[in-house]
Amino acid sequence: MKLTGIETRIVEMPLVTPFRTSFGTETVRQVLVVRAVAEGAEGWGECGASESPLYSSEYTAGAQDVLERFFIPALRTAQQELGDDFGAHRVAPALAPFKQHRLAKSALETAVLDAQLRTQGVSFADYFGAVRDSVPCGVSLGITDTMDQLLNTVEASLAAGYLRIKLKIEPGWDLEPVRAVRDRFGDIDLQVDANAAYRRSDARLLARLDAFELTLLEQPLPADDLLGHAALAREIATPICLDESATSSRAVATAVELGACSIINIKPGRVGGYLEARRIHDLCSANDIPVWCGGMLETGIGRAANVALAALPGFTMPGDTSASERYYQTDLTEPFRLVDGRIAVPHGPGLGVTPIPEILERFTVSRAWHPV
Ligand SMILES: O=C(O)CCC(=O)N[C@@H](C(=O)O)c1ccccc1
Repeated sequence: MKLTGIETRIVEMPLVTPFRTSFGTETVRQVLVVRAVAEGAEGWGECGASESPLYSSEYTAGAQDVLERFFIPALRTAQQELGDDFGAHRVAPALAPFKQHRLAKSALETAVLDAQLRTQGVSFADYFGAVRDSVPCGVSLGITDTMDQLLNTVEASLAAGYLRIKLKIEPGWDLEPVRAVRDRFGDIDLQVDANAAYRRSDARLLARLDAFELTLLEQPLPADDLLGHAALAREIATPICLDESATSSRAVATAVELGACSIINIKPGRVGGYLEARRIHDLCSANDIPVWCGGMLETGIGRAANVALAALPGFTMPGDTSASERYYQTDLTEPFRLVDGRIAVPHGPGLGVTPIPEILERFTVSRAWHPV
């Protein structure tokens, strides 16, 4: 493939409701959108970073800067050196000298991969080896001001057909909301996500969650406390799932070998892209570790890629691939809709969806073009 240029664009999309987690509250999603222009097609990617570095060290303006200052020039050099051998599989090696910035790397690799697959007429689903035409969907529910608000949101989510409920928890908002949801809705598929808000000293408190037979407890401790997660896994019955800790296939292998988790949330952006996400899927499948696809409030661009990934055989649990309307009144692409608790896997070339130009323009706050 021959890349001719990369466009970086910041869009700001209002969320239908504020999304509150243990690390902050978002009301507007500021998204870095990357467009890779190649001879014969253009591809799209989006960066999962938020406006502030609260989930990870990355943030939107920083991702745009590192792309423009380092990653796009490195891509230009790689294409000059590789010529016709250049392709999406060359992006990660070209960016490897630059440390971290995985969310930014993922956005660029995804855009190049999308352009490549569109020129080849191959869908993400076929490229990655999808085995399903639709995927089961869960929903992630933020922390609410009152218990009634939470219960109403759970009720609406179940009525909408979601097959799994994920509750955000934090110290002071954990046992009570879980107990209230269990009391009201019985044995639904229920899990919690702490976003690293607890410490090893909270083990006795977290063990009290066992009474509610949750599907999993996601990232209770800080991302770098693998030994703490391993100790906690020996003390509680609820399966531990990692998110922030699972930054690469190597990190996942270490966590699994240490007994720090028994389930992995695969977020392609967090691990540097869909190619690494596929490697983690394969690693977990080989070790009988169930995986599900996490979300980062993606627009239809990232949502399309996530739904395709979630159709791989090892994705045996409903993920955060919710319908577009969960977060956006108007999505950048044709909206993803929940039908009987599932979302159809796009089957067109590349992502199978494309941003709608007038909607993209409506939400765009800045853009820049970089010849390659
Ligand atoms: O459904 C979704 O896309 C959101 C799922 C979700 O809760 N994502 C959280 C998380 O902590 O996993 C998140 C959102 C935005 C950015 C980072 C993380």
